[in-house]
Amino acid sequence: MLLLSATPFEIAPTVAWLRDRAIREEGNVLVFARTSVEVCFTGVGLPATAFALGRRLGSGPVVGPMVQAGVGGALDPTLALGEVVRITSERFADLGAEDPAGHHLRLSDIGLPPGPPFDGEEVLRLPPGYARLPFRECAGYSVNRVSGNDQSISVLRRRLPEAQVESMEGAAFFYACLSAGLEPVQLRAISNYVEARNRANWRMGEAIGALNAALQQMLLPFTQA
Ligand SMILES: O=C(O)c1cccc(C(=O)CC[C@H]2O[C@@H](n3cnc4c(=O)[nH]cnc43)[C@H](O)[C@@H]2O)c1
Repeated sequence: MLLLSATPFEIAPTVAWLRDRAIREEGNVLVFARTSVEVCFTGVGLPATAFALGRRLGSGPVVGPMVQAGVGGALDPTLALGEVVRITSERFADLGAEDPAGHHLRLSDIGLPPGPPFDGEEVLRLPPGYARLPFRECAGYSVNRVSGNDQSISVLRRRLPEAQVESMEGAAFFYACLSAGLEPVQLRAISNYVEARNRANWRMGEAIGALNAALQQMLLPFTQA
């Protein structure tokens, strides 16, 4: 398994928990009786994630699932702060062009349809028959700049009515996994709502606690003999 996070901070409790249970460590790989868990911190954002994954997948095969874990912002108000969700689709929210009126044009609108692993709507989707996990399934979207302005958030809601969870890395993870024929498992714990920027409303501690509890529940069978 390859376990990825943008920052060490987001999955530190799980890395400590895995290290306590591992038979041995080989660099960033924790070895268990039946499997191993390779831990990789990609850095924050789409370019850093794309580079880290390109380098890792180019250097040799990954044994077992690809898991990306982190916090995220909820555009969907029915999501609770601290809720852990699985992202089942992703898109690069601002990939394309802007017209003179400020409207977004997709790649296909400007004669550059991206092709697989994107679908015709320029969405990156899990393949049919993917493994079900005990988390609410949500549509993700990824940005380079965290949304924090009421007007741009309204535009985003109108343009992407299905979008539920915002992150800064998810689409790069989906793109790399799907391009390599691997199933992406992306877990996000909701740390904040996508709203006019107000850092005081963020519940980072709660989200990280919930994320790590969920991760450990999911990883427990991998650590057992
Ligand atoms: O202080 C800020 O404005 C700020 C903005 C985004 C993230 C942070 C972090 O400290 C965490 C980095 C991590 O968080 C993900 N994240 C969490 N909420 C959102 C969001 O509403 N929109 C986009 N990304 C979000 C992101 O994937 C980063 O890796 C601080």
